[in-house]
Amino acid sequence: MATIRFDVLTLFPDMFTGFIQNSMIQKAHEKGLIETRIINFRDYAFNKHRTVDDIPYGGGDGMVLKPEPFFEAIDDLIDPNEEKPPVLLMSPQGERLTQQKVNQLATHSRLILLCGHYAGFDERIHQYVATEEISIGDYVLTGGELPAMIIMDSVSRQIPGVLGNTLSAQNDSFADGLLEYPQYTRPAEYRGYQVPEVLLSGHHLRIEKWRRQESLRRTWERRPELLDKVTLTEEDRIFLRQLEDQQGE
Ligand SMILES: Nc1nonc1C(=O)N[C@@H]1CC[C@H](O)C1
Repeated sequence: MATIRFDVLTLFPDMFTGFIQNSMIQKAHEKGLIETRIINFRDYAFNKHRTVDDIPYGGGDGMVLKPEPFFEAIDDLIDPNEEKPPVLLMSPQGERLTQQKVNQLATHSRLILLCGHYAGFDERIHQYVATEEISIGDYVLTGGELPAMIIMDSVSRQIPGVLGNTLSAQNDSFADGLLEYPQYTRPAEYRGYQVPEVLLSGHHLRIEKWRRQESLRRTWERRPELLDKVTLTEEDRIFLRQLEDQQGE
């Protein structure tokens, strides 16, 4: 029994082949931790020419995705006697995807993802098929497939056992609300560029302190607004005040 199943409705199933065959997702499949079903919603367009889009009522540019294929597909995918799983519509108008949202999505056993194209979806799909809308950012893409893969990738990382070292998901950027500390690996010196001494010291408490301070520094420098949402210790506050004082000098 997979821990989570992704059902994806798309016009371009082949876009997902390479993604699903990448290292992490494929291994998670093999371990039975995740399951994916990539469905072409054109298979649910039962009109004569199997059309899935049409011109917008009221005129205007672009084509709009018709409601029928999505309603038919969802009827086929969801047992009316079962609790309806989240049906996520990928759209720039949606809730911005954050790590917190990813973590919440990862608690479900099944997610259905709707990938649009063209000018978007008939409003009735938003209203009566989707349970929520997700945006991966304030820019417009040609389709919802990449946003769907971003959701599948980021949610899969949160499934226990998917990442080789479960700790790394906890230490990720945003895991504690801060940006991740700088990472180094061998060699200790390369072209005169040294790895910070503390990381070579084997002194775990000092390393932990250095990493926390570097997370705070990086967040303060690059995404200060995140600091308002983070639980800070008194030691954190003292360090941040030192950064402020140094900046003022
Ligand atoms: N940004 C985004 N976050 O999620 N989805 C998008 C996005 O641009 N979608 C496109 C809009 C028209 C077409 O339907 C696909």
